[in-house]
Amino acid sequence: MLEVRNLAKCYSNGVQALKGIDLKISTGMFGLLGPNGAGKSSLMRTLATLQPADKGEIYFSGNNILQQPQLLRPVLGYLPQDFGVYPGMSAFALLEHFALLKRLSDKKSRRRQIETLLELTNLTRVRDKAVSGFSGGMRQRFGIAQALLGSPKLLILDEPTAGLDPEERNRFHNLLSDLSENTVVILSTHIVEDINNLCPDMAILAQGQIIARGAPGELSAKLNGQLWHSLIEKKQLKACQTQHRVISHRLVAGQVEVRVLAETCPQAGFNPVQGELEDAYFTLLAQHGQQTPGQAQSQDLATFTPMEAK
Ligand SMILES: Nc1ncnc2c1ncn2[C@@H]1O[C@H](COP(=O)(O)OP(=O)(O)OP(=O)(O)O)[C@@H](O)[C@H]1O
Repeated sequence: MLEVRNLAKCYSNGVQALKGIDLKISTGMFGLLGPNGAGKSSLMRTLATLQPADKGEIYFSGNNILQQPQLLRPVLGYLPQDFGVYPGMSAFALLEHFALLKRLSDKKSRRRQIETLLELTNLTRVRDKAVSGFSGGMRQRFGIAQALLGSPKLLILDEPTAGLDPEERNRFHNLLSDLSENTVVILSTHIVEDINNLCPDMAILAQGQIIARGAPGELSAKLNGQLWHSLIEKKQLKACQTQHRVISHRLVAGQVEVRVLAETCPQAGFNPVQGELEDAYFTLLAQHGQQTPGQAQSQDLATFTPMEAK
């Protein structure tokens, strides 16, 4: 339903944010994962027809939407990373304002829809309060409600769970999975877990290019047989990084769990481990010259002797 062909975008300061993006996305949840500055928001804004591209084409349901943005806008829902609100306007009044902009002209059904969305985003209690006084999480939920106005066919969500507490995040995930049955939902984030839990299809973006595409399980399965882990002391980390391809490391009960990429067991004390999406993500970023958590240096130069992995 959505097709992006050779999309390129260079800003006036010379930053080439998108370098020839090709993507075909059908109904359902599609995850876009990438580090800071990868070009995710640039792609989202261009898809939402808020900025022109230098090159390439975007088709939605067969319409060329860079040439005819008016064909997309009535069926588009967009949650940007940051959005402003009119000071003093209540959640209900502001949603009504946006609904009118989306040409929801029938007053009764418009108000019914707003009430449903306030309920779905848990904002009914504060419907008459000014959005400008909302907490970060409440504001984000308001943003989600406005994006869902008019039952969009293309829903573009840039970092939608930023600032949501675990309960609200969970509520939002359930809402999304219900919606995505007949909508193209593009979810941009750097939270790997969100994509893993929600998206049957995804792409990884780095330095303005798609570096991987597929189901999360397919991407992580590529690491099977090549991923090893061990628990080591903190002071051994730097030596381990020097000797092995460390994909990531994290503290576990005061020790460091290291994950290493190697064709065969890198050293006694390492055990094979099944690849997860996060491992695939860090591996791909490292292969494309990006800094990954596995390369973050420890200060200690002690010799590396891994302990028995649990
Ligand atoms: N309006 C702009 N003018 C100039 N440069 C920009 C503009 N917007 C983005 N950039 C640059 O384009 C590149 C891609 O930025 P973009 O915001 O699209 O990345 P992102 O993947 O969304 O990052 P983040 O996860 O940090 O939000 C960055 O180098 C950024 O500095």
